[in-house]
Amino acid sequence: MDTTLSVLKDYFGFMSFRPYQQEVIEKIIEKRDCLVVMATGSGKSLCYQVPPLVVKKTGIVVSPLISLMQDQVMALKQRGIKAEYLSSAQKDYTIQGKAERGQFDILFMTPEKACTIPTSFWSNLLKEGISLFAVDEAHCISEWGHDFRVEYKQLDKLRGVLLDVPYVGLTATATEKVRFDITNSLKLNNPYIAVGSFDRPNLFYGVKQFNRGQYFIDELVEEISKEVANGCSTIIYCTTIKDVEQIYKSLMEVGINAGMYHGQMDGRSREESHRLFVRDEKQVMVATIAFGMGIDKPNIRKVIHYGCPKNLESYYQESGRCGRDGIASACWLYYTRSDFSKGDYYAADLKSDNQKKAVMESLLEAQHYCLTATCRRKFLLEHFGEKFAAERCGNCDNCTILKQHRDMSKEAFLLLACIHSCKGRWGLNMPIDILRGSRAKKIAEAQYDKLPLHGLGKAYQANWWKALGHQLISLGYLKEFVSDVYRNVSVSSKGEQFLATCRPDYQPPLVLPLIGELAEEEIRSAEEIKVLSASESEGFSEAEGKLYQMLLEERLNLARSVGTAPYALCGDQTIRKIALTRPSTKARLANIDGVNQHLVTRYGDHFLQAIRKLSQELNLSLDGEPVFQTNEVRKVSPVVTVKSTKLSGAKLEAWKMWHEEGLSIQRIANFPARSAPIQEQTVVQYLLDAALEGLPIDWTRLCEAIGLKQDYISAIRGAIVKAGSADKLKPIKNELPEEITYPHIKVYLTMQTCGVSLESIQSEGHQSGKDGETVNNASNLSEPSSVTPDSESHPQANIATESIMEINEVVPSEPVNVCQVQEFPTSKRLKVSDTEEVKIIKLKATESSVVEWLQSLDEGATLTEMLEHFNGSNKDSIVELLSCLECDFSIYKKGNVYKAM
Ligand SMILES: Nc1ncnc2c1ncn2[C@@H]1O[C@H](COP(=O)(O)OP(=O)(O)OP(=O)(O)O)[C@@H](O)[C@H]1O
Repeated sequence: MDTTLSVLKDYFGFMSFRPYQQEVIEKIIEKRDCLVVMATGSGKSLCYQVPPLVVKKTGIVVSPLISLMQDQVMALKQRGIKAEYLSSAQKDYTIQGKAERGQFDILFMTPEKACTIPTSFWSNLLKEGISLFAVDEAHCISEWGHDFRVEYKQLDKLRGVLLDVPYVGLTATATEKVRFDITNSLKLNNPYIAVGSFDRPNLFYGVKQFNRGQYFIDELVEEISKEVANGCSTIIYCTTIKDVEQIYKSLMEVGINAGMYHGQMDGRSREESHRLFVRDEKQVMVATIAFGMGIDKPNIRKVIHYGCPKNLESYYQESGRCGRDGIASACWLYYTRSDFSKGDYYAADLKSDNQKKAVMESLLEAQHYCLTATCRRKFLLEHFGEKFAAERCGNCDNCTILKQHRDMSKEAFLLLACIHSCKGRWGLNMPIDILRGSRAKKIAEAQYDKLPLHGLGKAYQANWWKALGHQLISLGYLKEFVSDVYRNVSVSSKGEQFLATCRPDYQPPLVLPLIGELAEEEIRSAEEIKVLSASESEGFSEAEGKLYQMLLEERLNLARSVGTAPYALCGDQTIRKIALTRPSTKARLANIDGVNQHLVTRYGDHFLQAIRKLSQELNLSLDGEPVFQTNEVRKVSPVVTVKSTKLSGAKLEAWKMWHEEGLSIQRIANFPARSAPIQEQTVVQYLLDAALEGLPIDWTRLCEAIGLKQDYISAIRGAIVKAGSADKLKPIKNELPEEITYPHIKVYLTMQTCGVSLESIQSEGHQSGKDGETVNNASNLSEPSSVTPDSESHPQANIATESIMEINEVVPSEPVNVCQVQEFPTSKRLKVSDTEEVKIIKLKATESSVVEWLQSLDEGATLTEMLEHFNGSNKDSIVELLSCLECDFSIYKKGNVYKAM
């Protein structure tokens, strides 16, 4: 097995890398400089944690905060990694000497320390070897970043000392300017640049308007109580210390064990508060944004912003602290309208008008985020310059909460016309005052009281009109912009077009969702957003849910007794998998994603005992089969009720994401809650299997998604004729050009099998008529009857087999049908049966013969294949041997296939 992968499993317990991790690790090992720009919680740390363990030389990591370094060192030690830190807070004076002698795998340093430590330290350590010099939170180097640290600027000095050591800059700040600054300031030499997506699909985004006061705080406290009862960690970010204190007090009054963190607390109390929160001793943290960068706790389930943040950059960073372990989590932003007028206050200390304008514009963007009626994820990602193809993400309040709608054409006409009359010289207040019939001095002076629109909008409150104005801004009918330091609104070209179609007695319909003050009442459907509690989201039975809670408690107690944070032992996700599978042996425990070797050796017996005892109490059997589940919160608005289907969990899940939630194939494949992304082809296969099970599929959309064009269809038809049958895919594929892929052929053939009504596709109205366009004229799909395969000889048998093989690679729970696999004419698993001649010799299974044999098989082997191959040993001895080898991490089991590490 690849060394990087075995380090990943041995030390971190994970089976596969997340996107970009492996590439970056490989480049670092090749000594290439790297720049890693990936979202908060996407797994950047692993990029610098793995190489030192592979090349067995110290990795230096510069990190801006002592608390952050301490947490990282604590977690790494729990993985059996020799980690330490050097800073003014380090009280063990022997560390520097040990570090110099290369005794640590990973050594953290503050930038100050890195720049001031004597050069002899570096030259001594260089003799032992340095695998990398990583600068974490590298945006601190840039004055454009939101956390500029002047000491970071001096790190380039070390370049002349650390010759031949790869430099790695890591940040979650996306802007070009910051990236450019990092590359320049660290003098990165032809760096390998990895820029990941900033989408965090497991995070739900929601916004609520509130009115400041005890009444709302009581509501908030009630909500937090529910979270606490579910064992969830929450951060509440406030804009003022006064709010922090008020909310903290209210939480404490109802007996919630909360922590508090703000700039006026002394350093010690802040540290203690941080420590207790990270160690799950306090479940809620009420804080100002001073509680910042160093929060490395993976299992925060909710981040609430009590007040609109200054800008979306900070909001993304702060809200991004939740759900770092990939489990469904929620980010709620509560705003009051007065938050939006704080621009002057934020800009008060700034000298130049440009800086003031920048602050106002940033706040305006945050305001637009609060008031948008469209998908919040799309809004956020597009703010960071990332394209989000879908219109709806299915995981924010605007995509999930059903809102009342009403035709607002008349009111929109009045407001747009009034703003038009004001010629974009004012903000929203002036036209609203005109509509409401104000006779204020400035209105009279400008003779706005003479306008025919004056007083026509008296029926609604000013705030109602503001809410409408903001909707029209978010829908592009109005433009809001900062002129000098004032916000003005004007009618956009889309608004002009609307106005052009209106007459005083007629306006074309403009149906808008009733949000904020527009809403008389919001209907929340019974199936609206649910940030599922841990047990719900994993599809636990009641008893399994209880077991999960008990195991969390068990982990907390164990962490307390060894003086570490529970997450440092293993993540919540791993505890979930344990609760679902209830392993009875160390080998099975080791096989769970997220369980590392250190955990098995040090605490394996403890965990197994607890699992056995608690499962018995709850009447749960041991060694259950895990069911693939995703944890992402999503819209629950079933279009089709799937009562009974033979589809496996993974396939049904994929179909639901596609059919009910409108997610793209790529998004389904890379769903973060998976232990590893699956191939897009596999997703297509799942959808085809769903279609064959009778579930509805939008064929036009599927053809578009995979690029199945009309000319491809003709080519496939021709190829089938040439191949003489549609029984096997390979001969068909051989007749086709490269760009026509197996999924194209499979989709075409499945449509045939399903007897898809060609007219139904046509009537969906996607017809484009352009040559070579994606297929949309279903009549082109008609197949000469001679080549339509009957159900028995149809290549679906092969398709299904192929999909089984793919599932086997990615979904451990999917049973592998060995017979089918062996029938399939590919080289993959056939290696197993290719070796059949060995059967004449009686082969004995020994530790080395099993490992060697498995090493020679890319696709591993099942127990049956093992018994067949090692025909000189009996089943019991082979099973026992496999269990020992699993325990030693020499081999591992995925689904029912054994593979060499
Ligand atoms: N390959 C993997 N498989 C499963 N979990 C992983 C993998 N890589 C990282 N993780 C987990 O993801 C979580 C976040 O990782 P990490 O702390 O490295 O994020 P980050 O990108 O450094 O975030 P930040 O910018 O906030 O520091 C951690 O709990 C980590 O254990």
